[in-house]
Parts: sequence; structure tokens; C-alpha cells
Amino acid sequence: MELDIKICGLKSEEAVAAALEGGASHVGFIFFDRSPRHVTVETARRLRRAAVGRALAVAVTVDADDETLSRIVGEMQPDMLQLHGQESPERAAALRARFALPVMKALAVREKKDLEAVAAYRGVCDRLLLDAKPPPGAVLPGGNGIPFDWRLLAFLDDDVDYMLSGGLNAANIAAALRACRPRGIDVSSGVERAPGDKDPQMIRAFFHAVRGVAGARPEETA
Ligand SMILES: O=C(O)c1ccccc1N[C@@H]1O[C@H](COP(=O)(O)O)[C@@H](O)[C@H]1O
Repeated sequence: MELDIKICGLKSEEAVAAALEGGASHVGFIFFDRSPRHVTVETARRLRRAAVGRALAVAVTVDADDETLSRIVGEMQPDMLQLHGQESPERAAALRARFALPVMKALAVREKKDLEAVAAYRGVCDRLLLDAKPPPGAVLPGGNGIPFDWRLLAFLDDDVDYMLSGGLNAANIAAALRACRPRGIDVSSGVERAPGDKDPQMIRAFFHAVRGVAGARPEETA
């Protein structure tokens, strides 16, 4: 099974191009105005065009209301919704039905008991995104560049479809992929030179590092 790779928090054509050239399966656009990665619907709509037929465009929202989501879906036309707030399983299911789009629900992980939430969203969402729990007082629910203990994921059933995220970068991705077996990985601040400022060279280095794990997981990185 091939490993999906999502580059998230894209704000420029240059960064989108680096993600697509590297072979990203997903490109993510953040709709959260307190994030340094926030984009307007117009910008996301323009940037996502380059990904058509090459990668899935993901709209990342945080407890967004129906009106906001309708505008994002109508104008940007994402291929997937990422719910990165406190959306309940019922809310996730309702949005999936209403917009007829696959939904990826982000769950915050710091300790083993945080994985109990997985059961409630399995079968409701198309995929989970297992991200690090934000530190106390953090403004952002994601994009904090903090990893969690990947070994916790050994407690999950093998058939849980999840993307791993939280503090991934070119230096640690090999260790992450040896510690657990995600079907996808998601990186944002780990490929930035400053908050919200993606570095094409760091994006290339990330892909290079992922492909360097080919010996360990040939069937997933070929
Ligand atoms: O990146 C953000 O600013 C952000 C804001 C609001 C919700 C989610 C956000 N980012 C998501 O968090 C993961 C992990 O980020 P990082 O690699 O630890 O920086 C990121 O890939 C986004 O999906």
C-alpha cells in the first residue's frame, strides 16, 4: 500500500508546486484566521487548481459553522474536509452527508487514553488524522510542530485508517515510520522557515527523507 503524503498549510504557488513535484497525495489549506497559515477562500480556490488530477485538495476547518463550510465547499471545491476542532461524530457524519465529501477527523493524542476517541469516529469518517495534543494555552489546535509518542499507536487495530501528524519533519520522519504504520503522513510547520512560510527546499528534503525509508517499508514508499 502506498503511503499518502499531505503537505498542509500551503499559501503560495511556489509551495504548492514543490508539494506536487515531490509527489504529495494531498495538499491542505487552512481556514482558521488565528493561524499564520490561514488563507482566504479565494486564495485556496486559486492555489488548488494546480492540484487537480494530481493531489487531493483538503480544506482544513475548526468547528466551522454551516454557512462558512458551504462557502468553502462551493467556492474552493475541495476534495476532502479535515475537521480539526471539537466536532462530534454526529457532526462529522452530518457534514459528510451534507457536502458529499470524504471527511478526515483530527484527534489530539498525548497519552493512551486519548486513543479511546478513535472508536467513536471509525465508520463515521473516511479517515482519522492523529495529531499531537496542543500544549496548554496554545492558540492553534494543530500546526504547533509538536510530536507525540508514536509508540502509542501500536495499541490501535491494524485496520484503523489514519494519517500521522504533529511535529513531523525531514529529521524525524524515518523514526516515525519505523515506530508506527500510518497509511498517510501530514506535515506543516516542519517544512517552514518561519511560521506560515513554507520552504520549497524543506519540502523537497521531507520527500527525500520519506523515500529514504524505502528499505524499511518498500511496499509503501515505492
Ligand atoms: O497548521 C495550522 O496552523 C493549523 C491550524 C488549525 C488547525 C490545524 C492546523 N494544522 C494541522 O496540524 C497538523 C500538524 O501540524 P505540524 O506539522 O505539527 O505543524 C498540520 O499538518 C495540519 O493538518
